[in-house]
Amino acid sequence: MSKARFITLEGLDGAGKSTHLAFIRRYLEQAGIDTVFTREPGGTPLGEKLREILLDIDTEATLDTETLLMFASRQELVSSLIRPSLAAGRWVVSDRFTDATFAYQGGGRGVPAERIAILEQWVQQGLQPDLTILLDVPLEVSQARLSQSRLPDRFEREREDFHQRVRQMYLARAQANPGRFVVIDARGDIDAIQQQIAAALARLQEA
Ligand SMILES: Nc1ncnc2c1ncn2[C@@H]1O[C@H](COP(=O)(O)OP(=O)(O)O)[C@@H](O)[C@H]1O
Ligand SMILES: Cc1cn([C@H]2C[C@H](O)[C@@H](COP(=O)(O)OP(=O)(O)O)O2)c(=O)[nH]c1=O
Repeated sequence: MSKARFITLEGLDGAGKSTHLAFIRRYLEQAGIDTVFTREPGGTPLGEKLREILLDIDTEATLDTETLLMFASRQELVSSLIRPSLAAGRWVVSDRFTDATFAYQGGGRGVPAERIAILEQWVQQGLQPDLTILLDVPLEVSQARLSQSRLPDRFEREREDFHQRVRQMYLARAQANPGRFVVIDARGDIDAIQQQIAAALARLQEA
């Protein structure tokens, strides 16, 4: 029995996270791995309330307040779900985690990375994902997908240059952390993308 693993899924809105999460769920289920699925912001009763506030287009918050609320949700998730699950031998898969704060609040909004890193240390105390799957698509692709699906939330309605900076920050973080990240070109054929995800999961099982 391999040790419990912590996996995060990242990417621009519309990159395909929900689509591929369903695949990850099936894969781990078939592999007989007991897994907890969660999301950020959210994943706990308090976190889901904070999510509502953070995604509400009528919310006005300064950059630091927005960042602190992301980490408040994360603190609750780490201490009440992620750590206990991993300690009990269950794998954890989170739809977004701290890389999203570096990308959206850091890259997108301009909060200095050093400030985010202080909160990361405060909340995570060294806890990091074992694997981060970054679904990378150019903005034209993510925007075209989103426009067909739903009403934009407070982040999705940001301007194009915001999302370009988010994407660049994700790619920069992947480059800086090659041992943890797998970057997947998420433009094309869904089966081909899922083969790459399956390969990353298989490597993690063997590690
Ligand atoms: N590789 C792909 N090719 C074509 N359409 C896709 C692909 N991946 C996702 N989609 C579609 O794009 C839309 C957004 O995908 P979704 O999984 O909801 O993205 P996210 O959760 O990252 O916002 C959905 O309608 C989905 O069916
Ligand atoms: C976790 C996290 C999310 N976000 C943003 C990115 C997304 O636009 C939004 C969460 O939405 P998302 O996870 O994409 O949910 P859905 O697929 O239902 O739209 O929150 C941040 O800005 N910072 C963070 O730290």
